[in-house]
Amino acid sequence: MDLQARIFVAGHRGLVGSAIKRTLEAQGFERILVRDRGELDLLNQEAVARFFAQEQPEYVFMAAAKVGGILANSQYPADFLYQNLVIQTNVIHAAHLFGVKKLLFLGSSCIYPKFAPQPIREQYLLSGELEPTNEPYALAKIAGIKMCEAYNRQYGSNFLAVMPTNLYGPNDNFDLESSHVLPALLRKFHEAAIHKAPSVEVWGTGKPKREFLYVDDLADACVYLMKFFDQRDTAPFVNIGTGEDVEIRELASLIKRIVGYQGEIVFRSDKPDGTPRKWLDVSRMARLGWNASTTLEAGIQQTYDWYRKQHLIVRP
Ligand SMILES: NC(=O)C1=CN([C@@H]2O[C@H](COP(=O)(O)OP(=O)(O)OC[C@H]3O[C@@H](n4cnc5c(N)ncnc54)[C@H](OP(=O)(O)O)[C@@H]3O)[C@@H](O)[C@H]2O)C=CC1
Ligand SMILES: C[C@H]1O[C@H](OP(=O)(O)OP(=O)(O)OC[C@H]2O[C@@H](n3cnc4c(=O)[nH]c(N)nc43)[C@H](O)[C@@H]2O)[C@@H](O)[C@@H](O)C1=O
Repeated sequence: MDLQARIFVAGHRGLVGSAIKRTLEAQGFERILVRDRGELDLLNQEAVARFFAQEQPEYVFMAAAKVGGILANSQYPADFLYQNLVIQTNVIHAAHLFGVKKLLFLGSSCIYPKFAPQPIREQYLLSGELEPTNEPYALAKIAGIKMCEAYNRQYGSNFLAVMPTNLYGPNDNFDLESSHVLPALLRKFHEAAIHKAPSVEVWGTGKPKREFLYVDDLADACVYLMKFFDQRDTAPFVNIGTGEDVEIRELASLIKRIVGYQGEIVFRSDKPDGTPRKWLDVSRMARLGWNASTTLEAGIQQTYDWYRKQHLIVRP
């Protein structure tokens, strides 16, 4: 991938797409193609094909998707299934039709069975039942992985797929209804500190474990794979994570300390826990020469600094 390559970052305003764009810019790539949803609705097959015909991207980072936390996934199963299937189908098929040299598809660790052995190896895909709260999203992602594999096999395409663990960082979604746990807790503790609220609610029992990867590390991994590997090296896809997970109650305590909140934590056990654990085996990625570098504490601190700057908020 030379510095003049035409690179389409789909979803460049989101958490992952914005980090990939930042990383490419920092590395000197000059021809990064972006379109926001108003300019190019990726649900529209014709518009996607027209865009590829006009712009002729050589590389595609597929970071556009319908994404949300445990509540949004449970409330809008049809949207998660339909939008993800259509968006990824349109982009992957257009990449094939218009001769894209390499495409990187973003999957997710939720593709693995709810009770997969831990740590989760890539080969555990389709070895058991999925977690019901995000089954529609996971099915769409599995279809995306299989689509990449099928195009590679039938047409000799060079489509990579990565399975990141739970992500966080600048440009995350901080909406309390639709966000993931980490941005939700940052906001909840921050607002509780400002308003001197006596307690903060954390959903579920606090016992599930999650692995959190800072999004700039993920972007670094994606660009690294795009530059140096092809689907034969990573086949059929690769996990990306830190190799360490924490209980939600530990995460809550850490965020409470970083924000400087003094009140209590209340666990709402009437809310869903979701998958008990999804700790990724990241040895395949390590063998490819890449490891995460940002600690959870440093990543949360950087995300919190970004959040306060965005909202022009001084420390509570
Ligand atoms: N966040 C996480 O913890 C994880 C994410 N991933 C994967 O990473 C990828 C990116 O996720 P993330 O960055 O968190 O998600 P975000 O919601 O932050 O970003 C998604 C992006 O996709 C765009 N988009 C959605 N629908 C359309 C559409 N119809 N047309 C054009 N653009 C569209 C959004 O545009 P707009 O700004 O207009 O809404 C947004 O820019 C996804 O594939 C996700 O599954 C994988 C594991 C964990
Ligand atoms: C990335 C991944 O993300 C999702 O799966 P998830 O990991 O279950 O997502 P989550 O971040 O929303 O929750 C993690 C844990 O945290 C608990 N929790 C506590 N308090 C809050 C809270 O305030 N908000 C949220 N959202 N969760 C909370 C919550 O109850 C759960 O036990 C899927 O979208 C899936 O499709 C996917 O790909």
